[in-house]
Amino acid sequence: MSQRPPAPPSLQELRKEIDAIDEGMHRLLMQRGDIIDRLIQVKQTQEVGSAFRPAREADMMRHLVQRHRGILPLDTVESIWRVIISTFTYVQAPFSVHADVSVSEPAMRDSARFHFGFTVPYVAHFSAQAAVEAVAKSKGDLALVSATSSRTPWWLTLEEAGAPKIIARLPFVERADHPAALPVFVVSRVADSAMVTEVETFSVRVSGWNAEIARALSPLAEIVAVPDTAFDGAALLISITAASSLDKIKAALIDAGASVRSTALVGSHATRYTVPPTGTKS
Ligand SMILES: C=C(O[C@@H]1C=C(C(=O)O)C=C[C@H]1O)C(=O)O
Repeated sequence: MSQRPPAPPSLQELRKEIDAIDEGMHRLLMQRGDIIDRLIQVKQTQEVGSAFRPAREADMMRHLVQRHRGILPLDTVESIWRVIISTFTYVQAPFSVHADVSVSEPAMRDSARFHFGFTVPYVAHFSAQAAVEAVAKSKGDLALVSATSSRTPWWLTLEEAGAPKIIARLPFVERADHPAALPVFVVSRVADSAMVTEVETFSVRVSGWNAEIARALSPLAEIVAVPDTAFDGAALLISITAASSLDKIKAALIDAGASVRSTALVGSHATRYTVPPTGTKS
């Protein structure tokens, strides 16, 4: 005779298991916090601008996505870890997030809260310039500005040595229906060794800029352009991947009929990492 299947666990037993897991997770988080004092000393957090380490964070977010499985939505896992990482960065060296809300206040606020949580102070500004200026005056604050459009060439102030730079592009993990999908550049001062240089961002001033030239350049690089009425040109913010180079972009600009007046590196960030809807990574 076959044995009777074991009785399913009671609700009480399952809740006990959940309580044990919650306690374990809480204890692990507290243990994670215990490392911070030692980390501050080793990293010399207080000596550079921000404790934010864009290369390390982009890497951690990619590993999280690659490891993830099961019924908990990726959006949830990503947002939990963003809050954990940002809050631990904050407790190493407090900072504020200065967001340019001129693009879309709700979308910008969602991005700030999703990526930096609620413990890190959020300060709204009505222009990218104002957000970047607030960061320039601070030691380690962060600015969030649109990565795809602008009314002003806010990146010109990043050209100076010692000025803050573009250090990341959010979201770290792109996908259709991302809950905080707004493409955003993070601007801050961080240690040179913490920068990730897969995509370099250049401030390029050109004369002779027009829609045709913009079209000719668009397959080669991502460009934010602001017309510069002073000399019939434009201030460009150009993101260049390893597949291309500033020389190639300059040659293409000249071929298309523009002349390049100046170029300056204004930051860099990790390669855009996309998770297609099927769940396979690219
Ligand atoms: C802990 C560090 O500092 C920050 C916080 C991190 C975290 O909590 O995991 C990761 C990267 C940094 O932005 C670190 O540099 O490793």
